[in-house]
Amino acid sequence: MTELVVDRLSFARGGRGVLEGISFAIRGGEMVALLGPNGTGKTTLLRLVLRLLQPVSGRVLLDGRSISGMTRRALATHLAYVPQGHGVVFPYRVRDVVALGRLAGGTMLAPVVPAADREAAEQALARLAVGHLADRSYAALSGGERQAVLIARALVQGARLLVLDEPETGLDYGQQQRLSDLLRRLAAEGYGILATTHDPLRAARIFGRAILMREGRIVADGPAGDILSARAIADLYGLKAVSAGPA
Ligand SMILES: Nc1ncnc2c1ncn2[C@@H]1O[C@H](COP(=O)(O)OP(=O)(O)OP(=O)(O)O)[C@@H](O)[C@H]1O
Repeated sequence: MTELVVDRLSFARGGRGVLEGISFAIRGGEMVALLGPNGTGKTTLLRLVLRLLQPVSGRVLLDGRSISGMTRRALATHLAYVPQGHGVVFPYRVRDVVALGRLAGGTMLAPVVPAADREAAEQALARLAVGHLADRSYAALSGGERQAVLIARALVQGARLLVLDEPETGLDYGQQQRLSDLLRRLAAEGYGILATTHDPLRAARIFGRAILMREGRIVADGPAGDILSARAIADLYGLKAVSAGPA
């Protein structure tokens, strides 16, 4: 089982502290929401976990090994990043976008997608119930379809920990529900899930655990339904009150 450990991580930009003493661990099977006001350091934390930034101090461990010494390919077999679906738009067919996940951490793009990689891509799309999209152009998909395709791409990478950046942004209610069901299914299969979100009420219902951040520090970490009380949400976002409490 893959375990991610973030150990006393600190980060600064231009001499200004951005993250201070961040520690937590995530195991396979856990579904963790990362919440906090704009500018609090959530994306910076994800970028440190993905080794796209270097910490000032502290470490990130995957199955007990520091990521600082890992090859890109080794890192990619543990950890997959699912960016926002409305970000980069690939001018490729869906099956090729997914198959490219097999090259994550590699040093070159293969001119022709090998048959085994094509097969893995088909299986991942079928598993996420979007096999019918395989021959469509990725650029022509809806936001929810793109998220599913990007998750399929993460799965063919072989990674057991998925890091998602605001996966619900821009999705309508139905697509949000389908995405939640999908993430829950993956967690039940043993995948570890860490996702940033700006929707605490939804996080309280859907995620098993929440980590709340404010001004570069973790201020709460525990069962989402418990720690995302109306009072805690109001405090986190500097509100007098939250009009609708968690369902
Ligand atoms: N490339 C950059 N150069 C300089 N400062 C940056 C850069 N990226 C982020 N910051 C700053 O670092 C701090 C943390 O930003 P970060 O994007 O991690 O916050 P966030 O919690 O993800 O915010 P949001 O919810 O708005 O996405 C903020 O003060 C932000 O202005």
